[in-house]
Amino acid sequence: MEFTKGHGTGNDFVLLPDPDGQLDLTPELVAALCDRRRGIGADGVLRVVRAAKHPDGAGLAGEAEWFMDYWNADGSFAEMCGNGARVFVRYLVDTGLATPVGTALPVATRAGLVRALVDGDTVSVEMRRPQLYDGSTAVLGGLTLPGTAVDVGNPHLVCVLPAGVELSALDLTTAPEFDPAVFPSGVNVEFIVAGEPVDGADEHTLMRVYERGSAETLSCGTGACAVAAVALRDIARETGTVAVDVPGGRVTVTVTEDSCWLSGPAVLVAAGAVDPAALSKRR
Ligand SMILES: N[C@@H](CCC[C@H](N)C(=O)O)C(=O)O
Repeated sequence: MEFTKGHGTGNDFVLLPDPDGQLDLTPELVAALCDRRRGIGADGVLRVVRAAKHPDGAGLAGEAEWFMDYWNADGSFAEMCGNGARVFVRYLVDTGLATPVGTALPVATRAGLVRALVDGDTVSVEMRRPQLYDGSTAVLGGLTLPGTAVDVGNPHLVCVLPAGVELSALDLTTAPEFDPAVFPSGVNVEFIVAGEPVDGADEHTLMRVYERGSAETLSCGTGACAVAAVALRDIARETGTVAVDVPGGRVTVTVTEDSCWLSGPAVLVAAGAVDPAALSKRR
């Protein structure tokens, strides 16, 4: 089975080319591929499949040729992955499966159509505008942290750290607790503090994230979009640009009246072949 490995600000993915949807991709195989000791290692899997050839993409086949079939490292599905979409587009362009011709390239996802622009090393994707909901809380290391629920196609809880709590001191080796009545399908939890002013951005935020289905990652694109919407709300703005620093680098988020652009580097680093039978003998 052929694969390519890529990442966006350290949020890493195994890409599986499967244009005609013939791969028998199971949660077990995804988890085995993402295993960092016994497999290739990644935060998630991106199956590259024609929209018309996947049941979840077929409805958008008239608008996009390709469907991003995203899976978390534990073998669960997610509706959307912002960095995944940026790496997916890098793959389409670098392998010649798609040609960016000035206008944005459409890609089908479980959260609907996204559009992408490629400019050198930078890949930007336009997603839906984050929707802010009520407050909820996360509990981490005995600390109860208030946060804001945000829908970016997938669910997020953004918690601003109180004074005296260091972002770097958080122990994210275990999952934060959350209210299952608010997030019945689980949630990605972002922890944020304000950063120093950055040229060209209305706000600058530092973030760490514990992702549903993947644990702590070095970056989360949809998480950065959720964080940007909360940071703008907190300065009484509905739109604007936010620089979001994650452990793996920096992404830039521009929230407009009706959408949200996520920009940053996306790179392919390796390609090869993996034997699914060997992965199944993981003990
Ligand atoms: N890292 C991603 C988000 C991946 C999905 C998430 N773990 C979920 O279950 O919703 C991103 O860059 O957005």
